[in-house]
Amino acid sequence: MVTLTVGLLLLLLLLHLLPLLVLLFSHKSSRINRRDSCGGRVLPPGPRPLPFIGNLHELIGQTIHIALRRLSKEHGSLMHLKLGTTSAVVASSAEAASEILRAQDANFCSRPRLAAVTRFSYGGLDIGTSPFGDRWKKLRRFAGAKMFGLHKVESFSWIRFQEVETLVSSVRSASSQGKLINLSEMALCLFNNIAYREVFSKRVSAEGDCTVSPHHGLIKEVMELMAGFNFGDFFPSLWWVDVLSGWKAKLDGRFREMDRTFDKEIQERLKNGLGRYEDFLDEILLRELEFDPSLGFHLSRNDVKALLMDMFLGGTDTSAVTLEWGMAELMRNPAIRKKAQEEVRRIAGEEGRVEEKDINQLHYLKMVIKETLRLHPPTTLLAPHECMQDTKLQGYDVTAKTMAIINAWAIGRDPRSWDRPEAFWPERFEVRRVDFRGSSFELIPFGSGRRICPGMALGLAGIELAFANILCHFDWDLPNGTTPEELDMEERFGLSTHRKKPLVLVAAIPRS
Ligand code: HEM
Repeated sequence: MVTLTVGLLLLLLLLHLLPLLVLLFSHKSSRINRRDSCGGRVLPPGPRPLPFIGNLHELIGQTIHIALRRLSKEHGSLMHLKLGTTSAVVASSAEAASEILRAQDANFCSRPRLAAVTRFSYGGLDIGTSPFGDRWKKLRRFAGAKMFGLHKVESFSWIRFQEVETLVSSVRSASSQGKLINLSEMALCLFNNIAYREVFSKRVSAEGDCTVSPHHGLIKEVMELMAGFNFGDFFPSLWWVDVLSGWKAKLDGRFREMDRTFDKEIQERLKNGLGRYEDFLDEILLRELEFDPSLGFHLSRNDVKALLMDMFLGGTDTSAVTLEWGMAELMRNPAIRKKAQEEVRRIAGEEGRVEEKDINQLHYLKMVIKETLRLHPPTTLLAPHECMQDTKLQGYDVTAKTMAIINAWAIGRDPRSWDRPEAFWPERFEVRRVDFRGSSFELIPFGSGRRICPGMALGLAGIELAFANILCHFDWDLPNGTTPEELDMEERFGLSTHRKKPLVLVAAIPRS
């Protein structure tokens, strides 16, 4: 207790001294190459770290990808930061990202162990947070075959079709009652139901409804906890501050809630009998009961739940955020909206709706989605990578265990790579054949290299179908006389970056 109190006092003292330390050191912050504390190594340039907290004061309380871009403008597109006791390199240009994710991918394809993601992944047992190694490779290959592969994506097409129909009928019903449409809520509800059906063969919402997801609060808080700051990650000796501050209790509470959700589904499935649904839950529970030589190891119950967490979180929020930002950009750009809508309605023809077989004809809509992912990559900083062995990046020394942060958001807006980088301008892709599948480093919303998102095709299939149909079925407008220029585009940071304010719109059913 005494140690706790002394520690707390020290911390309070330090926080009080912080403004003074910032004053003393910040004016000296310059673009210099620095030597690390062992003296020998030359680190990439970066702001001068303060004693104890390093550069954390430059980030805390700010939208981190924006703060990192500001720093990179001063210190360079490969920058070194000290975050408490953790060393990090930050890539803010296509060139720097390519160096980490292509040239040195084999060395940077592990993950740091951060408290919140470790908790939610049952100790790093899932695909997304597993360190690089044989186990991760086997899990990724297995999930590729059972969930992400192209034949699986196609086999889920009837689920996407039905869920998008439900979304359209929910919008129609609200619109005919004169209600405003909270598209942010509905998008989350749509992708939550799609992911749930793909994994558990059941919806989360009431039959025929796609308004509010019952998991909304849980998903939001888990994503915020995973991206937020806690002391233990950056000052291991101050782990107890996370206990005193209530952060740990909140983490445990949300973890238990998520765990209960999975337990309930697992128990129900075991009671009803395995093998009837042939969905992802069946596939992984069978591998808990029986050894599968192609997987190469028995799944434990925690392995099963960690994989459920990947599908539950990975597949929902990222897709919802893309639809949310895409529609927000179209509301700010009525001419682009009109052009996209005309294309969609022309392809829909007499059937009055877009089906997956039509999607490849929607060239303009695909450019709209690409432009959305350029300006609003859902996970602005990808997922953190970790360097496995001492190496050199662009001639600078980087030591093992350094965290690599790729600012995909800043790269997508980098004027060295893009004309009119802040403008929403889908036509840029008519001449610029840049793709987002991991080989053009100017555009990496799904990452690149060994850790590239395995759910890309699955996510895109749902986004394209939903986007096409909401444009096809409704004429959209901003409420209460808001003009396109007045639409608030502020971001709320989380593992996926949502709009700060939900996107609330008027949907009118066009007269035929
Ligand atoms: C618009 C949709 C999506 C976006 C923008 C997106 C983006 C990303 C990004 C940026 C990463 C990290 C890449 C890196 O570390 O360099 C990632 C990893 C991952 N994503 Fe996605 N994702 C999407 C959809 C999905 C879907 C639908 C699923 C599953 C149902 C999924 C599952 C995963 C998994 C399991 C990983 C971890 C991969 C690994 O560490 O090996 N994602 N995603």
